[in-house]
Amino acid sequence: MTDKPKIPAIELKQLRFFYQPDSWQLYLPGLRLDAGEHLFVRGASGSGKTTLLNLLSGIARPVSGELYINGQPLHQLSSSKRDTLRAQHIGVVFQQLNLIPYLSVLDNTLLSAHFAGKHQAESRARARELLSRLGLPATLQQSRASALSVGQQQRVAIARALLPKPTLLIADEPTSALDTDNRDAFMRVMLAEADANGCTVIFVSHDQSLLQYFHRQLDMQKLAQGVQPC
Ligand SMILES: Nc1ncnc2c1ncn2[C@@H]1O[C@H](COP(=O)(O)OP(=O)(O)OP(=O)(O)O)[C@@H](O)[C@H]1O
Repeated sequence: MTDKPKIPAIELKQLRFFYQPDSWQLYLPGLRLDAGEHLFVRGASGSGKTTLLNLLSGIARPVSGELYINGQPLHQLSSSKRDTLRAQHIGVVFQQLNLIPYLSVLDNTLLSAHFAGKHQAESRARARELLSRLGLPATLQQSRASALSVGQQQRVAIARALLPKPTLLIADEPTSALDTDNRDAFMRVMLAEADANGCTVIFVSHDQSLLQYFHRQLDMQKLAQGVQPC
């Protein structure tokens, strides 16, 4: 008996994207990542890291080529189907964090579970626990998001992304405002959660010291030449 071939967490083929036809273009010959892998993405400013994350999370749609997430053809899905796939399977931490300023830390965290259709009471207990592990104690969990420092907001954003146990976690410079201790705690919680749930991680950062936490690394300029992560 032969084993069934494993479905990659991410597979892209001859992917092309531009914002306007006559401006900057991204062309990626190919990339394949197995489920549970943790990938560190680096590259010069403007090389297309955020654009790649927007494509992988279905926020942007390729102009041509193929893009599969857990075997689902993202390039063929409508905008609303991509939104559903993202809500149910993909955790995203944007550079801008996108917290709702007038909601509490806890309610901001719970939003992802709400959109993923998860049970609210269980999610609330898990959200409190995740926030505590990230160094945001119970008193702070009731504060409005607008009252937090950027570093505290980054920790809320990762808690929100992890809460529904996504199969893919995508994070764009999520530790840029953290001091060393909080940054290390952030990395430990994020990767322990990812490992516990078999979650694939794509993490963009300019901070080379974080490379030690990842299985593989990827340079955007090299990826555009067809070189695979190492
Ligand atoms: N909404 C947009 N409309 C038009 N061009 C854009 C848009 N967003 C990004 N670009 C352009 O696309 C290119 C890639 O940008 P992107 O943000 O993906 O790079 P990056 O590698 O993430 O950069 P950084 O490290 O500075 O965050 C840049 O030339 C940028 O000017």
